[in-house]
Amino acid sequence: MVQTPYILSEIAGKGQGLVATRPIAKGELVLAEAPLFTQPLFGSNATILAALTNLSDANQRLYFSLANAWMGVHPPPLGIFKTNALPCGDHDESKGVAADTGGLFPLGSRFNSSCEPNITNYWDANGHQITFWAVRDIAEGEELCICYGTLLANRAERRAKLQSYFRFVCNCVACAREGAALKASDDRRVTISRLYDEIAGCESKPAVGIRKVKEALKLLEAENLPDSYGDFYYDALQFCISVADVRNAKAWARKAWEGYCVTCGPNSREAAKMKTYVQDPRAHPAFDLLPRKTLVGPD
Ligand SMILES: C[S@@+](CC[C@H](N)C(=O)[O-])C[C@H]1O[C@@H](n2cnc3c(N)ncnc32)[C@H](O)[C@@H]1O
Repeated sequence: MVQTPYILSEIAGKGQGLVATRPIAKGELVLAEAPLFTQPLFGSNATILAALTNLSDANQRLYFSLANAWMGVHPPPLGIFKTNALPCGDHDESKGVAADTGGLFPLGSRFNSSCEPNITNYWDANGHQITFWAVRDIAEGEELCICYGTLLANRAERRAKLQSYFRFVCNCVACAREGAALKASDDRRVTISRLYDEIAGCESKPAVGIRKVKEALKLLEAENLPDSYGDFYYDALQFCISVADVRNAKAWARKAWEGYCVTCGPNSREAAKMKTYVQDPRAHPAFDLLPRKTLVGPD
């Protein structure tokens, strides 16, 4: 029998949460779970009630046992949905990508939030299930946390968002920093966010773009945020592709593939796409669009 690598426990100041019961290796699938139901992320109490009537009594009880951060503000069905819904689709607040559907999960909705998360949540559309992946090695006894909000913002902005959507003041390892350590962390995150925007505008300046990717990767490493690597590696891959630098494109494609295997799983469409470019960067529609040039590969 496969043993689940976590246990549901009381976590000081956070209600319940999931804690590792053994060491979990980077890239391991921690949990795959089907939703109790899905709804538009901004569903109403009426639509949620309608969905609840289709659930078994046991699942209705399970639904009403989940946390409710909106007690006294919204009716319980809506309050529980707002507190616990996870995106079922591409979603990354740091990059302005928002899923329009949310799902409620018996265990998945119990993960608390951290701005230095050790797992990611990825919606597996083919399997109609949510999957959670370890983005770094996790020790026995560590709490397993996803990120509910945005990673690439300073603490004040991150906390404000979490407070307005989930009604708690985040005091994760990143938010608990003070003084010079907090300032350095804030600066790094704001810089990565700026670099992300600038990289998007470097289509015709691939050498500049790849330099910015490398700068962002160093800052992500310093912030212990490996879950964003895949996207930056993919940007670097596209710069190399545009100037027909096949050798470096393959090296970046391999990094992007490894990154997406860790954050989305080896069977994800993201990982599958990168695999095609590892084999043949020429398959990319932007191949050889700019004057040929040799750029740089990953460190
Ligand atoms: C989706 S639920 C998570 C599971 C919940 N702790 C429980 O007991 O079922 C979201 C709620 O958990 C709490 N929470 C999550 N992350 C937290 C954190 N970093 N600090 C404090 N509370 C947190 C907040 O009350 C939030 O509204």
